Amino acid sequence: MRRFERKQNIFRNKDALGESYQPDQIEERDEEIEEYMDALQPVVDGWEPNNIFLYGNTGVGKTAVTDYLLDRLQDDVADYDDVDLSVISVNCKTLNSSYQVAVELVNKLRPAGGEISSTGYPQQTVFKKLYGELEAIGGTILIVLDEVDSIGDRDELLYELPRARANNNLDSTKVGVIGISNDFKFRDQLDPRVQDTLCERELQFPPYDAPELENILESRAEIAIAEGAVEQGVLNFCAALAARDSGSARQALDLLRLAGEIAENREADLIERDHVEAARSRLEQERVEEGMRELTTHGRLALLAVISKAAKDETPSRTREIYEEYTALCDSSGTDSLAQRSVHNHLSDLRMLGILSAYENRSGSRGNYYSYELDVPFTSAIEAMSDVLRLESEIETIREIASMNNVA
Ligand SMILES: Nc1ncnc2c1ncn2[C@@H]1O[C@H](COP(=O)(O)OP(=O)(O)OP(=O)(O)O)[C@@H](O)[C@H]1O
Repeated sequence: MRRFERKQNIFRNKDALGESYQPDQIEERDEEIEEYMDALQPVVDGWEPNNIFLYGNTGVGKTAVTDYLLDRLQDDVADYDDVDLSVISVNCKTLNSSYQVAVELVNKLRPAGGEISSTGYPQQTVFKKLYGELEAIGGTILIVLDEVDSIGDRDELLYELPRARANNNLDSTKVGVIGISNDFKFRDQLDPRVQDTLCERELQFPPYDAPELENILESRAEIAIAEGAVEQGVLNFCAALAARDSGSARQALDLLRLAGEIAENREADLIERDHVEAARSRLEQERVEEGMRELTTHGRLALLAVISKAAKDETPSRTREIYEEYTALCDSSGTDSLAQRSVHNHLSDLRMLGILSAYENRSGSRGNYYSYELDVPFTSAIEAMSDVLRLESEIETIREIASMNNVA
């Protein structure tokens, strides 16, 4: 067995490309920062804070900009004796009601040992406890609710918190809520009264384009990667790939980090385009596998049917043709097949997951029909399939057909 040896020729500080790293500098968000600062101004002036709602796709800097600005705000208000600011942040991802979020807030504010249980109280009792804690802190309190859409339609807290002073639940404490979401539908689904208050100031974060992503990558690479360890054009390539797909800085950073790890494992002295290609296909495969883990056996078989069509170079393929392929796969795996309509639903789900793309075709008097093709590289899809489906010989045959047809 080989020994563990330190490898440090590629990375200087790999953590700076990781999720938990908080950048000292925010690139390419000057306009959003200006608007955000305006929305936070009442805090500095000693008035009641605005409630702010931030939305935009995943990885576009909503959390990074919020953390950065709230740190700044806390530093800057320290100059004013009459402003006493506290910030409480909660990620609501695993909390899917107002009740659970309120319990989490209470427990964050209470000293260790004083936490309350997450079940068993009437909702208003938990809200009262929360008001008690907020009142005990006093001053101005900003409550950041990241991934606030997880709260779903049980959104009473979002109605109550901003009105707590008006309703005499708080006396001296001034509370502002900052809600962050990447679910565009969430805002519209909110009770109109909640919309009015929570969305007092709305900030939208658009996806990044390629030059913006390249700047973000450059400033992060300076900290994370050893001098001279990135080949010319590599950052530009990572940025272009992420811009084309999602416009997410997270995706661009992940790509660079993984490319660096691959370069390191191959004992290369610098990160090259090939390493980025390999990183891209590995990340894509992970995304497909993640999507597939959620699928039922029939969802997987429906996907394998499309993969098989792709191997024959017959995609985009109509639902009826995919269905024939699917029933054949069911037969060989000894699984009872579903009706065509159910398979069609599975294909739509796969489209929602970004694994397939669909086209609607018009066919005159017979109405419209859909055809599907893979929206991920063939190799990623088949690799991921061989990890989750026990159909070795069928998968091997599909691989052979693909290689005969030069499908990759
Ligand atoms: N403008 C920027 N400058 C520097 N780093 C950035 C910028 N935007 C995003 N990042 C980095 O990209 C990663 C993802 O950003 P962030 O977590 O803020 O996205 P988000 O919009 O909150 O996404 P999600 O909705 O998935 O939580 C983080 O590592 C963050 O530091």
